[in-house]
Amino acid sequence: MLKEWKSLKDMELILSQQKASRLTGLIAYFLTFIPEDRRKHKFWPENPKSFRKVLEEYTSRMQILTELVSKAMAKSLNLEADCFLNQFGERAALQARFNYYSRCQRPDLVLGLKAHADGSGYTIILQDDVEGLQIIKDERWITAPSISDALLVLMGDQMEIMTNGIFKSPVHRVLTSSEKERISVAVFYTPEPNKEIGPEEGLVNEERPKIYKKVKDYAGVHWEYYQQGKRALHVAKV
Ligand SMILES: O=C(O)CCC(=O)C(=O)O
Ligand SMILES: [Fe+2]
Repeated sequence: MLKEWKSLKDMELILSQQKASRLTGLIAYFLTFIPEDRRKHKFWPENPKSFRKVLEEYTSRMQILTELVSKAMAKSLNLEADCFLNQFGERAALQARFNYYSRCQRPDLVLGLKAHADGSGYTIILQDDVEGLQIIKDERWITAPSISDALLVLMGDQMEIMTNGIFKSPVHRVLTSSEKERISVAVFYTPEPNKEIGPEEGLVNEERPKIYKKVKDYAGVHWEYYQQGKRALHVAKV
């Protein structure tokens, strides 16, 4: 998938569409691929020829993966295996953001992607071998290792809500490099529109009261705040 994205991102069309964001050294390309009836095929690149086919394959693997990961997370918290999948709903979305960070002469001044938390349930990231993704922990930025062919699963705000704050949605950012360009594909797995999600009852007790309330269409609220460079999670706080 990274190979297809690499050969695509050189295309003049996309570069010109994205002039504004080139200032920050980032070119991003966003596609919804699940549910299938939400696909806007006219935006799906035709070149390289293999792009659509590889994206189809990547999609079906991501579907298998989200099922496995959602069940594994539930089991790790001693919950019913399907509980998160039920919250995500049958029409949960899978959306890909293809990121390209060009080389930058002043990495000390220019970020590839500003600090943010994802509004998804969780996000599955495929990176090339150039590091750059950083996650904040105890007020320090920690660089995520880039392991060839490994996928990185990053919690989004909605998993933090569903786990009543047990799994944290980390603030993260991407640095630029003066030596190497970097590419990544982030797949956002997000609960279906119009569906209420909230803390799993099994994770709420006297010692750990509910810290989040039920929310609906959180991704939209998150987007409003994101554009202003702010976090949105407080809107779900009890
Ligand atoms: O490029 C990356 O590794 C992370 C991208 C990211 O955080 C995002 O697209 O939300
Ligand atoms: Fe992100």
